[in-house]
Amino acid sequence: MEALAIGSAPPRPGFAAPTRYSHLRRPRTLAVAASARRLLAAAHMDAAAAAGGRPSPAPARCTRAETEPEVGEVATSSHAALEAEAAGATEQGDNGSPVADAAAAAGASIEGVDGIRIRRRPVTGPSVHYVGPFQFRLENEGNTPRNILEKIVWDKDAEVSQMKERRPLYMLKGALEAAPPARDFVGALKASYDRTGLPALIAEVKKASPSRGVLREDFDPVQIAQAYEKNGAACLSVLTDEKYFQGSFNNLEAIRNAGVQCPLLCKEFIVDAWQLYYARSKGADAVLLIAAVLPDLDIKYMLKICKILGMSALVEVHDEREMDRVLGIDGVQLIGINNRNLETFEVDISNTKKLLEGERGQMIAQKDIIVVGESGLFTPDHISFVQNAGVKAVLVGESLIKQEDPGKAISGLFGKDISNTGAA
Ligand SMILES: O=P(O)(O)OC[C@@H](O)[C@@H](O)c1c[nH]c2ccccc12
Repeated sequence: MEALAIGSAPPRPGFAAPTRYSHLRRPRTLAVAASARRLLAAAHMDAAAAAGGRPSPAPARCTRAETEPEVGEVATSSHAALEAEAAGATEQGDNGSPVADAAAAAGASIEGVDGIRIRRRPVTGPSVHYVGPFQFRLENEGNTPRNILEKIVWDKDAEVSQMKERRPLYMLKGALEAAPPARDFVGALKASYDRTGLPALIAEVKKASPSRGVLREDFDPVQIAQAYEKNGAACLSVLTDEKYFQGSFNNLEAIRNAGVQCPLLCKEFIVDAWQLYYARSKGADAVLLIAAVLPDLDIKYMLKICKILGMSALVEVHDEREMDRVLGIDGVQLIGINNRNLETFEVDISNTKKLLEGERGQMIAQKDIIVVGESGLFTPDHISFVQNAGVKAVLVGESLIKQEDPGKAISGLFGKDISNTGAA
């Protein structure tokens, strides 16, 4: 296909050899990019059909080559797709998500795709409008978020469109090349589990949350990260969402630059592939992909990009249906079971057990997937409960961050010292 040759042409003599991110160069002409997009849209339709999914309702405006079965091939042959994405990054409506792109092109929402309940963006028009001579206030239900997750995702979508406009993909190339190499997130979890015999700890650097408000006033992210590392955390999770969690990419970058060795998870609401590149450019070693937000095709596509960037992906589920979807996706190494329902904020740690019972647990063992128990873990009993359910790692924020000394709180949570020096 002609379009697939763009960006993967052999290097000409006298030109620097292509780097890992050479596909992210500035587009030459928009016309070229537009024709690449048209061809790639067709490729996407094939991919959807080949993947056994529904073909997209309409050709996507900017989709990617998804026909390649092997990631190694994607790394080269999807250069055109990425270049097209770079070129189209400033265009409205290109949201870096195969499914949402296609849905947007058809004027549809992704609600219902793969059983997803949340609507990824408002349907039409303003959320409130006024009618008649007396200006009656009318709420437009299609534009009123039904729960907090939907609200966060709508805001994130708008935020990312703006960020992409300011820094289209090709502009991230320099930062990507300058970023320290990605660390092995999954390897660090395995090593910690083997060393301690207890679930590996992903300790979360989290100032606030929509459900719990401000968790810690005196919040020094670097100091907290160093304390977590010193006291035995295998990996760290850093909230980067500003609006709802008071996090930031500066925190992520500062922790990486302060010499912390633990691999870092960028805790963000990913709705667009652009965010993966941005996270990596800020030093992330892993990202969170939430199954309640992303249809299967998006997860598959994003997993490929993560692999190209050397990052791990923690794919988060909350119920059986999401777990079954994720178990059907090849290449998932890490599944997080969130004990908190992001639509209602209810926390129930028995959710971890429920989702690991029976065949699901067997399949996870067969596939050598590491399960992370997430949220609501406060005591050694909670840790043993989720360990007995089958998790090999836990993600903990509140119960550590609220303590006067979040580092020392780790031995309280596990009932013993799990640091390198303390653990047997
Ligand atoms: O503070 P807790 O209850 O220990 O939870 C940590 C972590 O699981 C939680 O912050 C989390 C899990 N999944 C998320 C998705 C988005 C934002 C936050 C989260």
